[in-house]
Amino acid sequence: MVGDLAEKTSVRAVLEIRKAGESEIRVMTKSSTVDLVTKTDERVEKIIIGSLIKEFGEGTHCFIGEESVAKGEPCILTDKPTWIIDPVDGTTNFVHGFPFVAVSIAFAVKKQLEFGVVYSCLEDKMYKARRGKGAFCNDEPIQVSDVKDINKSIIISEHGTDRSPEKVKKIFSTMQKILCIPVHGLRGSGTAATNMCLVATGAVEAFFEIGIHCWDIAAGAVIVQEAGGILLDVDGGPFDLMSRRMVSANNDVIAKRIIKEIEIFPAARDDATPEKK
Ligand SMILES: O=P(O)(O)OC(CO)CO
Ligand SMILES: [Mg+2]
Repeated sequence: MVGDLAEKTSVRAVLEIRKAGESEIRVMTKSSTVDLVTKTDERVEKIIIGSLIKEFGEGTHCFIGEESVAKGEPCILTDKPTWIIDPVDGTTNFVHGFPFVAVSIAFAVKKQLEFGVVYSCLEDKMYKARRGKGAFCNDEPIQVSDVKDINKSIIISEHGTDRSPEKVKKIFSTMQKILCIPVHGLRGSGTAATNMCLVATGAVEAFFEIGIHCWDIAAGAVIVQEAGGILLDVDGGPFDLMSRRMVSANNDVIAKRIIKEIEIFPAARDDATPEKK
């Protein structure tokens, strides 16, 4: 029921995004001049939350949505049934016509992720997973790659929207070290949700990032795990959805090898109090 609804809602969101992409896109900025948002992000989030409220009634479920949080709504994951939504993951891609843009909708109960759907709009691929029930792309089962040799891997990382020189230096130093292991290649689609689905299908072995948000990765987290992959913190500890740090990989051999090279820098938690952000 919840899964069907998430799928139906994601289809509606995708149609809205595709339509908006055909006309001129008005771009605004959020935390910095490279942190972009559009009216489409805001409208699609309203559509998604509106249709879920219509189905479940006001006050029964909680919502953590990228654009609602940007407007000051709380970003706290409680035990209540909670939808975690990124209406347009890959807003910069959307603005530039770079063809990877995804809708990401996840559902958690008692802080446990139960269901995730990532709809890659322009590729027309709907990835979905329910805890314990496997992961699918357009209804076909998907599986992570079985590569254990880091020298035979492709790794994804992104560089985010914080361009402070010391952070950028650490990000590129990490990328350089991983590239020179050497791995077959480094990639990045510009959307965390799609990156995680690429891990889930076995197209790449791992995706890691510091600075992503819970709405970027919540749905992808269920999909990666149900496709047989693993999630860890960038220091090798347990994955924490609100920490803004994540390694997703096909197995722990690849994950741990990458973790050895990651230069960690601070990122305020999604659920930090405003004064700590
Ligand atoms: O395009 P968005 O939703 O800002 O997300 C970015 C990372 O924060 C790409 O995943
Ligand atoms: Mg996003």
